[in-house]
Amino acid sequence: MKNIDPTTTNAWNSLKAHYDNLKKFDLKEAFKNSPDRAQEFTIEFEDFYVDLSKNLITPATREVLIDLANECKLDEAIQSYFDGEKINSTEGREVLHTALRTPLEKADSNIKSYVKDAQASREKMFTYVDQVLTGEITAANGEKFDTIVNIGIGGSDLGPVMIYQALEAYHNDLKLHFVSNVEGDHVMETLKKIDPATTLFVIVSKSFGTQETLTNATTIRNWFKEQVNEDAVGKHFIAVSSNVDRAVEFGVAQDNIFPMFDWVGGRFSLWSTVGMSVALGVGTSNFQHLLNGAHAMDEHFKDAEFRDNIPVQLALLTIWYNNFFKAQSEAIIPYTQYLKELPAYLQQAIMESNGKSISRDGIPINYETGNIVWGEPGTNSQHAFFQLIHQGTKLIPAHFIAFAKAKYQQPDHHNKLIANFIAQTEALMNGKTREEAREDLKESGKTADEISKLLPFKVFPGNRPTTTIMIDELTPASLGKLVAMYEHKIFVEGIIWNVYSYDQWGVELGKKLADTILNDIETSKSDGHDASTTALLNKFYSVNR
Ligand SMILES: O=P(O)(O)OC[C@H]1O[C@](O)(CO)[C@@H](O)[C@@H]1O
Repeated sequence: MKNIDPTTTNAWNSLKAHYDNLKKFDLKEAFKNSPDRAQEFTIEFEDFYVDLSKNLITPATREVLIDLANECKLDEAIQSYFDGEKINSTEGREVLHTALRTPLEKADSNIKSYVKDAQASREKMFTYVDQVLTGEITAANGEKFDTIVNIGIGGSDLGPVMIYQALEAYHNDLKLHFVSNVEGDHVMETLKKIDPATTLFVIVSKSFGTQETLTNATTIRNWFKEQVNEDAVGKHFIAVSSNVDRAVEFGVAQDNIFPMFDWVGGRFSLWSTVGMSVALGVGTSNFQHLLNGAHAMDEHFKDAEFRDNIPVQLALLTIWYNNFFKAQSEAIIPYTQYLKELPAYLQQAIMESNGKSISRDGIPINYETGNIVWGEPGTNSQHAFFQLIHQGTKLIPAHFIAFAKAKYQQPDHHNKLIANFIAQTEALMNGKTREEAREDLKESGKTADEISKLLPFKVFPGNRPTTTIMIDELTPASLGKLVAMYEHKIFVEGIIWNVYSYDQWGVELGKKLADTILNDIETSKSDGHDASTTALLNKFYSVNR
């Protein structure tokens, strides 16, 4: 993989010039002048319809962005990624979450051993899940498990939470809870809802060294011993980890440890045994469909020309807005409650990956990298933050995601939902001119005086870019494709920004800082810090005295 500063490429300079020329670009005009624009900028792949046409681009923009990808040797990088080269250089690891969903018969020779290991660990997980679901494996009292508590944080929580929520229509009878925060109140509120005698606890931690997870697992285990008994722990606590020794040390029976691999990053691990709780909650067949969908997107990403490649085009658009329009953020608006956890999941996946300011050559970067992502489902978000997207001073490119077919037959609801989904992208593009706003006010019976006072507030600038992703239906397979699409988008951005996307040293520092303060709190110490920190510690002591 070559380290190329993108700002030194010819394409970067061309994009700067192109951006200057495009300042007067008007989306509405672009559609009028080019009847094929919608078609020209839409990519269809299986059940995905990705409409890029409401973006601030011309065919020339796309060509120069592709030149940028070529000059940054994206094709070679994709090869290295799928070939299992150690592209996570600062940790000396491969980045092979794609191997978790590659069928063995399709695996190239250089990744065959990884795919075999992935298959073996998946088989162990599937066997266990099937046995729990059929009642072959039971709680210590011989009853079937009816509740699962997933104990993990970050990638060991956000992915499973998001997928489980997204697949609500596929849930079986098991009740799932997720405990992540180290907050004791969060733990206690969950324990209030469950019967320990029929609950299976899944401790998920790649490192088995994360403060939050180990604290929560210890508290829950102690509570369980009091509620049931010590001997039952072995049947009720299982672990997913790449650190088997630590899991054993914690007291999990060797047979109940489901290995994951250090060649899969935490935030990309939901496809592995980290998906244990999801597999329990939706069954192994749905879990397999999720993997199959992700694999289909892997193949698309690996094989499609950059011009027709969904993750590549999405990433190039992000770079276009981030680096040339100086847009700081990107909104993710799923028009479905099923995907309400998607923005939070993507915040970790995207911001932990590309929130970097040192290049792959180890020197500070002088251009913008990872953007901020945020969002909430529509239509709720229309009644919350859309005002800022429509009329604020910031440019917020937005992804609109919806499923054409609903899970239940409620056409009145679904028609309204989709009408809003489409209408918002149209409104963001068209805005409202002074003349249109004046006409509206006249029609509503306002006087000339009222019209002149209200008019400035009723004008919408429009020309706000959106990408529309319409998928036929939410299924485990289409969900797998959607998540893999974002994973590959992250990869492309990292390659072009010339950063290492697969480490997270900033988060590691945060963990150490908390340890120092914890030590102070445990010994009631407050000196040795800045005045603000000392005062905060003293305030905390005074309330808890
Ligand atoms: O699975 P683990 O090792 O407990 O780590 C949890 C999370 O902590 C991080 O290392 C940092 O937040 C994430 O990358 C990871 O997903």
